[in-house]
Amino acid sequence: MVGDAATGDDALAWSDIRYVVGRANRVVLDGTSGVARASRLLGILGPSGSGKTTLLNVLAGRLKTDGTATNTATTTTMRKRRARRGVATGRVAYAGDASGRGGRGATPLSYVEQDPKFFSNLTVRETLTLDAALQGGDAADVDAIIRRLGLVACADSYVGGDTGGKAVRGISGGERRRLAIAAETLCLRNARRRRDADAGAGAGGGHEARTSSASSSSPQRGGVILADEPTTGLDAHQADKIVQKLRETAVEEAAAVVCVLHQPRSAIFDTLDDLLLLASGGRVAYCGPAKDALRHFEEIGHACPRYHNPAEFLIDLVAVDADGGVEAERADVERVDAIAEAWKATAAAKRHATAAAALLRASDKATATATATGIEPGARGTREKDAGARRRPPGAFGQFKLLVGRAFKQCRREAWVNGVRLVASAALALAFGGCNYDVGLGGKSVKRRAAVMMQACINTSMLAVCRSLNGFPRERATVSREMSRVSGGYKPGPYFFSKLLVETPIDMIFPVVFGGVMGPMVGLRAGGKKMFLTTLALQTASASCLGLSVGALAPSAEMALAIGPCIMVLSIMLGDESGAFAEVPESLRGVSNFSLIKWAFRGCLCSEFEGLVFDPLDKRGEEKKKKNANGAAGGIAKRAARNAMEGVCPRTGEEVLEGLGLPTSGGAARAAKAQARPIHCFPYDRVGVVNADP
Ligand SMILES: Nc1ncnc2c1ncn2[C@@H]1O[C@H](COP(=O)(O)OP(=O)(O)OP(=O)(O)O)[C@@H](O)[C@H]1O
Repeated sequence: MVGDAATGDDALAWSDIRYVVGRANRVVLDGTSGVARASRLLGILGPSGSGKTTLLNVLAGRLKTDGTATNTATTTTMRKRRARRGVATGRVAYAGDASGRGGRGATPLSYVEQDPKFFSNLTVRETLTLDAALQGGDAADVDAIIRRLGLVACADSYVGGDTGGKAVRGISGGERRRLAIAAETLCLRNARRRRDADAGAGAGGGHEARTSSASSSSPQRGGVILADEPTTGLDAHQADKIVQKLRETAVEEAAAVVCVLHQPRSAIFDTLDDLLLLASGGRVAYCGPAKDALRHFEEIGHACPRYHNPAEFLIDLVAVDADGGVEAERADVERVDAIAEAWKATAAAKRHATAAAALLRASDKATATATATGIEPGARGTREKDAGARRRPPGAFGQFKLLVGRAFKQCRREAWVNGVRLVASAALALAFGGCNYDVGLGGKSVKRRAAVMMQACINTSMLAVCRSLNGFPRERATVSREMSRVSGGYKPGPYFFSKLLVETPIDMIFPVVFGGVMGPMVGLRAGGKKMFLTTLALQTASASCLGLSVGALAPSAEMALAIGPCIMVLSIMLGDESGAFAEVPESLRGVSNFSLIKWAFRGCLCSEFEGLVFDPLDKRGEEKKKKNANGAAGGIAKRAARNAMEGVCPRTGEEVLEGLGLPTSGGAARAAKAQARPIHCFPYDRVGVVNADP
C-alpha cells in the first residue's frame, strides 16, 4: 500500500493532534497524525498557513499536547479550553518517552531554528568547541562535524551577525544554517552519549530496543532532529546543500530528521525520504515515502503533469485560494476535503493514527522489563563501548568557567568599542568639568558640588543601564537557545555571573576615568576622591545588574528598552532623599530605598562634604553663578544647606550633611555597602530589590 513502509523503526509518532486558536476557534491543526523514522529525512510541505511550523513546535514539545489518546472522549468545550491555554490535544510519542505529552523526556532531540543566532565574534570552530565542552563531549567530534557539514573553509572565520557581540561581517547564510545543523547534531550526539553512558538512567533505551539494527549495534546513534524552514532565504544551490546535509546527518546519526520546507525545487523533493503533506486547515493529505506520493495522488485522480515540479504541484493541489472568488474557493475546499478523506482511508493513515499509542506502549514495556530484570533499557553493550564517553557535562562552576572564557574572548575582540567608550568618558568629563570649573570653597559652592554629584550619578547609571539593556537582549536569543538544549544547557546563574565577572570590572573603568578627570577640574575635595570614584564604580555595577535583570525578565528587547528608562527616571525622582533638589514625599520614602540613584548620591555627598572646610571669603565661581542663577536657588536646599545655598557660608561640610539629614561620618562607606548588595545577591531570577537599605 502506498505510504505504508516498514514500521519497526518509528522514532517519533503523533496522533490526532488538534489545535485551535483565537476567539473564532480557528482550526490550525485538525486531527494530524504521522510518523518519522530513524535514518530518514521527512519533509513537511504544505501551503502557507497550513500549520507546518505549529506542528513542528508540537513535535518539539514547545507547544504542549495534553496526551489524550485518539479515541479518548474529549468534548469540544474541553478542546477549546485547552486551546485557549495554548495546549493542543492529541499525542506525541518519542521512542523511549512514555509521557505522551510531547516533552522531550529522555529522548535526545535537537531543534534547528529558522534564523539561528550565535555569538558573532566567535569563530565557527570556537562556537562548536565551546558547545562540546559545555556538553561534556569529545573535542574530536568537532573536527568530524566541521568536515561533515562542509564548514572546513570557514572553520576559523567569525560567525558574524549582530547578536551576542559587535555587528561583524561573518559567514554566509548557508554556512550559518550548516553551523546550526552542526551545533544541534553535536548536541544530539552528546545527549545520546550521556544517556548511554548513564546506564542507570536508561530511559532512552527504548529507542535502541525499537530502532534499526544499526542503532542497536551502535549506541552512539538515534534521536530526533527538527528543523524549521532551514532553506528559507537561501539560493537554490545552498538550499540543495542544506537538505543534502540534513539527509546525510539522518543516515550517519541514525536519527529521524524532520524539516519544514517552503516551495522546494525538484532536486530537494528528490532528496526527501519521506513526505508529510499538510493541506489547508491543518489536515494530512499524505504521509509516507516521498517517492510514492505522486502515485498515491494519481490513484485518487490527481496526476502530476509532466515536467511539473512535484513539490509545487502537491502544494497547489492541497491549497485553498480564498482570493479566487466564492466558486473557486468552494471547489478548492471540496477538492481538499476529498484528498484528506482519501488519505484517511489508507492503511498507512490508520496505522499512523495509532502509532503514537504503540510507541508509548513499547516504551512502557521496555521500562517494565528493565525494572523486572534489573537491566536498564539501553544499557546493553554500552558500558564497554562507551567507557571513554562517561565524561559528564560540567557542573555549574565548570559552566561558569567556560562562559567566563567566552565572555573574556568577546571583550578582548571588542577592545575598540571600549577604546571609544574611554574617549567618550574623558570627553564627557571635560564637558562636565568645563561647565562647573573650579567651584571654590565659598557658600555658593555647596549647591554646585551637590549638583555635580547628582549629575555624575545620573550619567554613570544611565550609561551602564543603557549598555546592558542594549547588549543583553541581543544575546538573549542565543543564550536561551543554549540554555534550553537537551545536552549542555546551562542555568542562568553561571551565565549572568560570568558576564558580571568579566564585563563589570571593565565597565567600572569608565566612571573612574570620568570622575578622575572631572573631579580636579571642578575642585572636588581631594581627600574624598577615592570614595567618590569607588561610589561611581559601584554605581555602574548596580546599574549593570539592573539592566541585565530587566533584559532577562522583559519578554522582548523592545519591552526591555521601554521599561529600563522608566525605572531609571523613577530612580532619579526618588534618588534625592536629602531633599537637596527635590522633596521625596514621606509616603514614598520606603520605595526610595529601591532607587538606583539614592545610595550613590548619598555616597557621593558624604565623600565630598565629610572633612570639607569652607572659606566665606572665597568668591570663586560666584560671578558666573549670578549670571546663571535665574532665581532657581530658592528650592534646592533645606535647613543649614538652604542657608549655604543662599550664600550663608557653612564652616564645615559636616554642617551641610547634618542639614541635609545625612550621616556626618562613615556615610560614604555605608552607602557603598548598600550599593554592593545587589551585586552580591544578583536578582537575575526576579524583578526585585535593586538597592537595599544598609
Ligand atoms: N498562537 C496563535 N495565535 C493565533 N494564530 C496562530 C497561532 N499559532 C498559529 N496561528 C495561525 O495558524 C496558522 C498556521 O501557522 P503556521 O506558522 O504553523 O503555518 P505555516 O504552515 O508554517 O505557514 P508558513 O508556511 O506561512 O510559515 C497561521 O495562519 C497562523 O497565523
